[in-house]
Amino acid sequence: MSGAVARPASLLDRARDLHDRLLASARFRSLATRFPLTRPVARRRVRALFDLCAGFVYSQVLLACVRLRLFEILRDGPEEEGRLAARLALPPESAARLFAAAASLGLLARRRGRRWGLGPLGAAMVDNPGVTAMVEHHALVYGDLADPVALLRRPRGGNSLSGYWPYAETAEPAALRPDQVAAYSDLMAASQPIIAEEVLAAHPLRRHRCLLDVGGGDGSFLRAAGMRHAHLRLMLFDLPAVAERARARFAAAGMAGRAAAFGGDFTTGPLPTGADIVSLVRVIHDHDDERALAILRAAHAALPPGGTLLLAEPMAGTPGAEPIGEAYFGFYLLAMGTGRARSVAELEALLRRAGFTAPRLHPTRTPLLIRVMTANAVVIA
Ligand SMILES: C[S@@+](CC[C@H](N)C(=O)[O-])C[C@H]1O[C@@H](n2cnc3c(N)ncnc32)[C@H](O)[C@@H]1O
Repeated sequence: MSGAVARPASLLDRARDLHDRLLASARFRSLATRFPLTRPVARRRVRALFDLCAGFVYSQVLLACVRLRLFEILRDGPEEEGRLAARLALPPESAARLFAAAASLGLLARRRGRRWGLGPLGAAMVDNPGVTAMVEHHALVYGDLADPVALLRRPRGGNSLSGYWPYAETAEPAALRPDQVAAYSDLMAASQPIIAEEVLAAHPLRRHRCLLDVGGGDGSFLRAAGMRHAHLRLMLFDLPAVAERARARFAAAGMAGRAAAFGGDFTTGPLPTGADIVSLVRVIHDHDDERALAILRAAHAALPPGGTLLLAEPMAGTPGAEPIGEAYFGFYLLAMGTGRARSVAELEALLRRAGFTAPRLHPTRTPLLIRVMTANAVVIA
């Protein structure tokens, strides 16, 4: 039994209860669709519910388009239906079914003369390796979510996703081999350009001199930061096998002279010092509170007094994007075995517990993808 004391329902709560009871009545729903004034609302609700039921089908239409490289084929212009079906090696009826389905979802658009071109969402998939890689990755995610009740009931971990992100479950992440970190590092690198653009626009680094990116993957974020700010020194910390990949990428980009990569475990060992700003991009949401706090404390210890912490990740309760934090990341990270998307208030509380002050949210262009907070290191007495 929880220790919470039940409070009497407010007027608003009682109005909501009545509203829920009405909606839960099949008779009321039927009346609402018949009555002209309530019909538009009733229709919108039916549509929203249908979309929830059909979400998996819609994403499989997208997966078919990605696997058939349909968006790349159409990037140079519309194509006649029969020729397109032949290029995809699909029977004409199946191809027509796919094209119509994709058009209904905004992925393709019907053109004159039985031709098909890109729809607005299909056009957004062109030259977008990050989303394309995520679409493929979701085959794994949906496997783990096939029985959601079993997922909720069993102890955390032991799923395909925890194997894909092996640091989530292992007691010795620093011992992970190069082949165990390759797939997730590539997936992260594919989506990093858009993330880096958002983060660097939200908190420009021109007044900083040295950036340490903790959990920095193959260094894609640092390379983007370094290209924008020629004066900036760059340091990366990640698991040894991942840091090795970053080192090779820095060398290939001609940045070896100004970028150093360090390998280790950020939950146990100290981080390199010397930076006046430490970034954690898409890192904290991977970890439960205790480990998240250990990482933030390590970042604090690595910074000089007054140094800046930059935390960037998708957050729970983002206005207009609630299902992304709560439903998508909620269930994704459940299957992965650790972590959760946190609200701004929860992150603020963690930052303060780790010794940071003045936590602040910076507006980003696409908050549903990434939000950015900064805080300052203070001396702990
Ligand atoms: C979700 S990825 C984010 C990578 C990168 N920051 C980005 O946004 O593309 C999390 C990163 O944290 C690293 N990581 C996880 N556990 C770690 C640990 N215990 N010590 C050091 N790095 C770790 C992973 O290797 C991975 O590169």
